[in-house]
Amino acid sequence: MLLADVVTASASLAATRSRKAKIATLADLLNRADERELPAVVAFLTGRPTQGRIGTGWRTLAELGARPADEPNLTVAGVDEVLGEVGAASGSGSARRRAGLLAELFSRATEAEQQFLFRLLTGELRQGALEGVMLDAIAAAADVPAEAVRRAFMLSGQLPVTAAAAVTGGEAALGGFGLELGRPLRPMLASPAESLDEAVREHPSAIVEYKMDGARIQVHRDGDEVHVYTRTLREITQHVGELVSLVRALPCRSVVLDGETLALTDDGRPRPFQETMSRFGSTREEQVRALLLQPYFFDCLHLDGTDLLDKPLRERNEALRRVAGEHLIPGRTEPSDPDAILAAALDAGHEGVMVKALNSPYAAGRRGRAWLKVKPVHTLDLVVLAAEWGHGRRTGYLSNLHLGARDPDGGPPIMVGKTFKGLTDELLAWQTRTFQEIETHRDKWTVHVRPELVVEIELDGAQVSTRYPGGVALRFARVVRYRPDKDPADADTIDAVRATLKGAAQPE
Ligand SMILES: Nc1ncnc2c1ncn2[C@@H]1O[C@H](COP(=O)(O)OP(=O)(O)OP(=O)(O)O)[C@@H](O)[C@H]1O
Repeated sequence: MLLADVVTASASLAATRSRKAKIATLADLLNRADERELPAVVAFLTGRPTQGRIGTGWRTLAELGARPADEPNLTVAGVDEVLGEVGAASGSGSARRRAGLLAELFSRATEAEQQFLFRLLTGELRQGALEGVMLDAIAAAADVPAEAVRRAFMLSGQLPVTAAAAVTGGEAALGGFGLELGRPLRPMLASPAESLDEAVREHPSAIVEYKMDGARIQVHRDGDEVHVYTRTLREITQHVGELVSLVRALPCRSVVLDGETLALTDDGRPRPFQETMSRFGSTREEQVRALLLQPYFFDCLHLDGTDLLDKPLRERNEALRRVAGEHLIPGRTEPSDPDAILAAALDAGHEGVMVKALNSPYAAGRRGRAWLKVKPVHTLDLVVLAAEWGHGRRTGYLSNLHLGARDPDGGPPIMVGKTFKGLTDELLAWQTRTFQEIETHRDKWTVHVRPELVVEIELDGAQVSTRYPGGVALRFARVVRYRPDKDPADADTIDAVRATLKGAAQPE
C-alpha cells in the first residue's frame, strides 16, 4: 500500500465530523492493506509509529527543507522500515545518521506526504480520540463484534497488534488475548458522581475507599521478576526499586496488582503530585532516598496462576487482602458511615473517595459507572495549546495558558479559555523552558505548542461565550497541577466543559 493512500484517508478523517463516515474510511483502508503492513497503517493513522517516539525534534525536521517529489511512490512498509532504522540508530554519530535517513525519506515524499510525516514524527498527529473510532473500524473490517476487539485491545494495549489479530485470525485470534504477566493492561477508570449520597444510592452493595492524590501504578510479578507500569502503560520498574522489593516480598508466586503510589510527609499527608511524578523519571539515589514511595493497592487482577479480571470485585478483594493486606488503600470498607470516610480522606489531604460496586468485574480501559468518584472540588483536565509572554513580574516567562478541551470526534482540541492563575515561580520557569521545546510557531505575544501537555484546572464552571469555537468559556480557571501521567487522549471533552454550564448559571 502506498503512503499516499494513508495520507488521503487521514485527510478525509480530518474533513468530516461524522463518526460513521470516519469508520467507513478507516475500514475501507484496513481492508485494502496487506497483512504485513496492517500494523503500520493503524499506527500511522493513530499517530503512533510502531517504533515509538523517534526522538526527532521539531527543529531538526523543519531544517530538513527537502524538495518534495512529484509523484507518490513511498510505500507504508518502506516508510515503516526507515523509521525503524531511525529509531534504532544509537551511539556516536547517531544524530547525523538519523538526520540523513530522514532527509532521504523526505526527499522521496510528495508535499502532502512530507506534511503528514512531519506531523507524525512530531507527535502532532497523535489523536487518542481516534482510538474508539479505530476500534470500530477494525471490527467492521474484520467482521467481528466490536466488543471482542475492545477486549483484545484492553489486554494488549496496542492497536496495531489488535488489528492484525482481528483481520488475520478473526474472533478466535482476539479471544486468544488473555492477561499475560509482564504485559500491562489499560487501567479501569471511574465516572464522576454528583454526590456521595447519589453514589451510595447507585451502588447499595459497594466499598468506599480514599481517592488518594498520587499516581496510578500497575504491578506484575512472576516469580522474582517484577515490572511496574504507569497509567499510560509506561514501564518505570528501574525508577522505583523500593516498590519492586516490596512486591517481591509479598506472599505469592505471581500477581498483578492495581494501585496508587505516592510519598507522604512526616505527618502523613500526600507530598505534592509533581514530586511523585518526578520519581518516575529519575534513578538519582539522593532523590530516591528523599522521596520514598509507598504503594496503596486497591485491586488484584491475577494471583498465583488464576486470572481474576472477570471475577466480581468481592472476590478480587479477598485475593487482594490475602496477598497485600498490609498495603491496602486507606478507608476501604463496606461502609456504614460513608460520610465519615469522605471527611477523613479530605482531612488527610486527599481528593475524595471512590465508591465501587462489589459485583462488578474489572473493566480494563473503561470509564464506567462501576467505580464512582466523589470529589468536592471540580477540576477538568485540559490540553495546553499556547502561552502568552507575561508582564511585570512575569516578564520573560511564558504565563497565560491557552486551554483546549478534547474533541470527542477526534478533531484537534477546542479552545475554551485562558488562565495565568495558580502558577508557581517554579512552574513558570518550567513551562517557559518546556513550551519552547514543543513550540510549533509564535507571534508577538504568543508561543503555540504541540497539544501534548495536560494540565488540571480548577474552575467555577463555564459560561456561554461567542469568543471561543466551542461556544463556552471557563469561569475563574486556575492551574492545580500538570498531569504528566495523562495523554491528550485522556483530557476532558468539550462535552464535559459544557456539562459545567448549569452550575455556572446558578451560583451557590
Ligand atoms: N482508590 C482508588 N481507586 C481507583 N483509583 C484511584 C484510587 N485512588 C486514587 N486513584 C486514582 O484515580 C484515578 C481514577 O480516577 P478516574 O478514573 O477518574 O481517572 P482520572 O481521569 O485520572 O481521574 P482524576 O483526574 O480525578 O485523577 C486512577 O487512575 C488513580 O490514579
